Amino acid sequence: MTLSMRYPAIDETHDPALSSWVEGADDHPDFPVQNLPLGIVSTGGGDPRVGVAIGEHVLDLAAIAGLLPDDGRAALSQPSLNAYMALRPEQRLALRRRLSSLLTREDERRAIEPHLHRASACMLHMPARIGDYTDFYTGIHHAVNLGSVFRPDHPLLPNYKHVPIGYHGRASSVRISGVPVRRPSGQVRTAEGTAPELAPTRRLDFELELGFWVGAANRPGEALPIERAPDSLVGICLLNDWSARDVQAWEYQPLGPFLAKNFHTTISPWVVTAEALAPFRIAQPARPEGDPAPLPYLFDAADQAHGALSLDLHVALLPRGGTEAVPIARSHASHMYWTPAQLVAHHSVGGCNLEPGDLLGSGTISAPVPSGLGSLMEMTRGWKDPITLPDGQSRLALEDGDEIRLSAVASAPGFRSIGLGRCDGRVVA
Ligand SMILES: O=C(O)/C=C/C(=O)CC(=O)CC(=O)O
Ligand SMILES: [Ca+2]
Ligand SMILES: [Mg+2]
Repeated sequence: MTLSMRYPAIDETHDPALSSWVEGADDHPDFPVQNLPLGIVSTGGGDPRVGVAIGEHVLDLAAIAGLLPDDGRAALSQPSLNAYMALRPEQRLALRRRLSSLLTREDERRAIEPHLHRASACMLHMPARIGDYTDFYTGIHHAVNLGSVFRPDHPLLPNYKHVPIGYHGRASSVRISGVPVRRPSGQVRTAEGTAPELAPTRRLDFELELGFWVGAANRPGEALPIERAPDSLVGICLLNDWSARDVQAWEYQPLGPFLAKNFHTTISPWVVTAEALAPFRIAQPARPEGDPAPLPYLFDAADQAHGALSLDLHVALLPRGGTEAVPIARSHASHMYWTPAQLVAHHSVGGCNLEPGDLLGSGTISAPVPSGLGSLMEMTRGWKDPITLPDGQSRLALEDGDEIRLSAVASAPGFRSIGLGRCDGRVVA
C-alpha cells in the first residue's frame, strides 16, 4: 500500500463532467452526483430506511437493494447507518461506484426513477444510533480566544500542543437539523462571589464544528495505529455544540464541560462519505516554528500529507422575527490543529474501543480573523461588544426565536464542489 492510498482514491465517481439524469442534480449546490451522501429517511409515514441525496431528491436504497453489490447489501436494509458504517472500506467504495453508475447511466433510469422521492416529501431521521459522542478542542484559535476569557493568565494551557484535548459528550441529546433547541436552565452565578441560582441560561451560544463518523475500529484494549485510522473515518457532518456559557463558567472546573453542553447538539443529517471527500484532502498546515513535534503514535507522514480537509465553513443567524439569515462567520477546516486520524489514534491509544456509529466533534473551528469566529463568546470578546445585525438588532448571546444555520462546502481546483447540507437550530424558550 502506498502512502497516499490510506484514504479512498480519486476515481471516475469524482469526474466533474459526470452528469446525473435526475432533474436539477447537476446544478445542486450540495448534492450533485459527485457527492452521494447517505441518510435515514421515511416517506408518507413509512419506516425509516437508508437513502442517498441526489439534488432535490432522495433515492430509497432499500427499494433497489437488488441492484446494489451483493457484498454489504444487507447493511442498507436497516433503519440506521450503523451497519453501513461497520462495512469494510472496499465494500463502501463498491457501493459508491454502483450508486454513481445507477444515477448517471440513462439505461438504468427506468429501474431507478420510481424509487426517487422529492426531498421535500421525506422526513429525515438520525443517521445512526450514536453509542458515544466525544467532542475535541482542535480549533487552536478558538482555544486561545476562549482561554483568554476563562483563564486570562494562561489562555492556551501547556498540554494543548502535545495532546488532542477532548471530553466525553452526551450521545442521547444529539439531534438532527431542524429540531428546536430548548433554552436550558442550569446553575449560574450572576456575579463573582455570589451564591449560585437555578435559572434559564442568559449566555446561550453556538459552536461551529465538524462531526466525524466512526466505522469499524479497534477492539477493547487495542490501540488503533494512526496508519489504520483513515479506514475508521467513514464520513463527516456539520455539528453545532450549543453551549450555555454562564453554566459552563461556573461548573467546568476541574472536570470540564458537563450540563453546559449536554442539553442539545445539532448535526446535519447526511453522512458525506470518506469516498466522496477524496478530492478534498489536503496537507495538514505545517506547525508553526517552535511547536513540539507530535509523539510518534500521533504522527504519520501520509496523514500529514493528506489528512486535512478543504472545507469552507459558514455560520448564518436568522434573528427572531427576521426573514433573512445574516452571514456572521466564515472559517475553514484547515484551522484544526489535529487531523481526524490523530483524533482517532489518540482516542484509542489507551485501549478505549471506538464503535461504528460513534461521533467525534472537531471542536469549534475559528479562523484567526474577526470575520472567522465560530462562537458568539469569541465574536463579542467575552460578552463585551455586542454584534450588530443589518436590521439594527444587536446580540451578545442568542435570544429565543433566533436560528443558527451552519453550512460547509468542500472544493478543490478541477473538481465539482459538494456541500454538507443543513445544520439548523432555532432557540425556543
Ligand atoms: O475551558 C475551555 O477552554 C473551554 C472548553 C469548551 O468550550 C469545550 C468545547 O466544547 C471545545 C470546543 O468546541 O472547541
Ligand atoms: Ca464544542
Ligand atoms: Mg455513552
